[in-house]
Amino acid sequence: MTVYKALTIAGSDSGGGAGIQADLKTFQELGVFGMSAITAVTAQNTLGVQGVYPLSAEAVAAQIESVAVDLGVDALKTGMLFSADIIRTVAEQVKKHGWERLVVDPVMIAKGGAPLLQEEAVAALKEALLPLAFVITPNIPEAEVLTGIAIRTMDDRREAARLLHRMGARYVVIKGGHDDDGEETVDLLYNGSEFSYFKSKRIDTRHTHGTGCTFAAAVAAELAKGRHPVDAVGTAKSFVQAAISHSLGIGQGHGPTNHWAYRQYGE
Ligand SMILES: Nc1ncnc2c1ncn2[C@@H]1O[C@H](COP(=O)(O)OP(=O)(O)O)[C@@H](O)[C@H]1O
Ligand SMILES: Cc1ncc(COP(=O)(O)OP(=O)(O)O)c(N)n1
Repeated sequence: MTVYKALTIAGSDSGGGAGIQADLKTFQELGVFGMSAITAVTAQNTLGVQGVYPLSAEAVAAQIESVAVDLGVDALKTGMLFSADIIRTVAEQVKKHGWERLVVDPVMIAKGGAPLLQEEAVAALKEALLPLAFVITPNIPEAEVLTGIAIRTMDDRREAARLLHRMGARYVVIKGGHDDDGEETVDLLYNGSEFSYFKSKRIDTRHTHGTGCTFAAAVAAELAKGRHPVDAVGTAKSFVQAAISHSLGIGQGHGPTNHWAYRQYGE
């Protein structure tokens, strides 16, 4: 039996809906062995983020190194990276180990508004990590920060995707969860020459905590199996749609999605 292995480099969400916890659940559900390097511990629940406790860049490098020298990595994803120091360390590790199937989810702010990336770290993200990304998965506000383009229309999104590709990402996905016009959510994918659109019915719910992490982790899991990025994004869209459709209704605020829904109910 071939065991496919994926590494997540991200923050811990004590509430279990986002971050490392969402990533490992998603890897497991998609039949991939999950490994982790934790960048920060957050005290977090469905009501918001109560505390952020970053680890040192050295501690992050040590975790990545331990995984790399023994288990091996078929694909990896980054989530909350918090500081420029951690970003540069992660970029060095990716280059050192020659990892190509890297999904960069440029996490900046939690849904409740808590910052998960220091403002001064955006430049490091653009310079050091973005050029290494096989797939980058910003939401609309993150794409605006990375490109400086105000995104109001699909044309704006296409322009931002072209720019992110020129900045070095091989495949650019600009997710549509924050575009709440219309009945559908549309995720746009650009491969440097053409655009694809992944559409699903917009679900009217407040239980969307961790959708971005879950989506990027599903892309990484599928890439770990050797799938083409376009197919990986298609599966990720279906996975997250099932997870939102069958959300669990737990917690008093923005609840988590249901990571076993795709396996249990299908798309
Ligand atoms: N209300 C919704 N109904 C259906 N899909 C959604 C909804 N909100 C987000 N999604 C999907 O969840 C994924 C994450 O989207 P988005 O909310 O843009 O990212 P983030 O969680 O990083 O802010 C995307 O695939 C998006 O299409
Ligand atoms: C530890 C941690 N990492 C990432 C996030 C953001 O996750 P995301 O999937 O973008 O979900 P929301 O915060 O938008 O619900 C997080 N909250 N915590």
